[in-house]
Amino acid sequence: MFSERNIWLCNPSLVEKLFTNSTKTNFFCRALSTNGFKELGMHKVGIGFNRDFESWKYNRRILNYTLTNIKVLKGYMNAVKNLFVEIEGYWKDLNFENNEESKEIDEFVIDFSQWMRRFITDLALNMNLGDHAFSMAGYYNFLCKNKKQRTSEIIESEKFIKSFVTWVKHIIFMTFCPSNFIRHYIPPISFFQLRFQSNYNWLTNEFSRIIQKRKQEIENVPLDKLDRYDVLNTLLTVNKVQELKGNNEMAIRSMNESEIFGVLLEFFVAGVETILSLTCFIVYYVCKHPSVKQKLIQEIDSVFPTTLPSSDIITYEKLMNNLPYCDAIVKETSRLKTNPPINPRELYEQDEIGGYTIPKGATVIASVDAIHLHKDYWEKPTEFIPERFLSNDYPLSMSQKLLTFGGGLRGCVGKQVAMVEVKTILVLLFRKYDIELVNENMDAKDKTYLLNSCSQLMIRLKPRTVA
Ligand code: HEM
Repeated sequence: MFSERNIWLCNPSLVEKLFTNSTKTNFFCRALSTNGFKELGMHKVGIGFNRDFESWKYNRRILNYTLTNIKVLKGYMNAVKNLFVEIEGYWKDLNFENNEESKEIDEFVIDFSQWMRRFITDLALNMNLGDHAFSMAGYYNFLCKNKKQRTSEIIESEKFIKSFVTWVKHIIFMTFCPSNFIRHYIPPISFFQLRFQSNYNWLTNEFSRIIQKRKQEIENVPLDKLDRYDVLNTLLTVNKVQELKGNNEMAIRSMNESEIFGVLLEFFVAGVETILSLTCFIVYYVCKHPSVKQKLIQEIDSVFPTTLPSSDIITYEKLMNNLPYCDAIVKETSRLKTNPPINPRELYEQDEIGGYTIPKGATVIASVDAIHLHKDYWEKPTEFIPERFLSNDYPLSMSQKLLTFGGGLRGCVGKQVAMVEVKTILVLLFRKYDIELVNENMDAKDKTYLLNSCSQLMIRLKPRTVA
């Protein structure tokens, strides 16, 4: 079980072979527990776990279109703005509850990581399924001294989110326990298997219900009359999209229910913990470095003057094109806290790397963390210096050694979405509040099993004067 050969690559020029655009690559498949995924049929749906090239190609084409579609990206930005209004309402209420005599909010302390976990979860459900989610509402209720009655909507939403979290654990379970025999027949492991399987069945039924309902809602609506640009709507209407037809006038075939289910499930795995951790670590590093914070605020204020309300002034074009320092901060944080820290591929046919012959079936791991923190590729590699991304003065190009989103054929399909989400949150936050760490000497608590995730970040927010 633990006897397979692993080859670790810590040199950007060797890793390039894994991140190629060539469809002839021998490194197409991710090295993940094949048995567990096969059992669930996940090896031939979606894209992240998919091992079937033709099926992956079809899904990837649709997702490339969906997640770079300007209307969808603007949808993400607007959803962040709306959820920010909601989260501020909860912060305000909790603050009044704690300081009943004071009418004005002076400053308040929150565990940013816990709030962001709910924020990004609600955002993911909102944008992927077009449904309003209530995990922030549930957390607010949990923190309230005078507990309010939990509505059926909150209870339903919590059940759904809990089921997703169990699904992420299911994946980790399958990864660390690849043997079908052990998973099914050896107690107590087999009990976990039963629990995970029943959760998976429940989730499948819920998705089926949601997809069917939406299909009916949009069946007779022409594409240009759709008023919502979430991911589910886009996936359900791909057969009508002109751009996807290319030179071929034939309509692309519709996605079936299990294909949509596969894609949406993996979005939850790929797009929540990564964004949440990146946002928290950015806030942590920016607060730790007052001169960086000052420059960031200056840039944000100059692009989005505080005399105008954020709902009007924050536009997609300005957000993506006019914030070079903010971009540099995102890159520098993702270099220091890489997610995922490694990128494992399974070799399809015998190949050669760095002069060595590697046998078919071996696992080749790009140690992205090691490359991101190596002194041969970065000056003062462990220090937080966003300015390094504003200079072009490097012997090795940035795209060769900054591997945050992987690269080539299987590079991250949600890269643009990630940038829109993270930058919108940063702009809203730093435009409105002066933020400090509660304890300057404390590190952001992070735990690494598969990911660098931030489990606690206590910050103090003082409102700035903003329209
Ligand atoms: C800060 C946020 C994110 C980071 C750091 C990140 C990082 C990555 C990395 C390193 C890979 C593997 C690339 C490779 O093997 O070359 C990947 C793949 C992927 N990511 Fe992301 N990701 C992020 C956000 C997202 C979001 C928001 C989504 C979805 C909306 C997403 C969906 C995916 C999918 C589906 C794949 C598999 C692509 C394929 O196999 O073809 N990611 N991501």
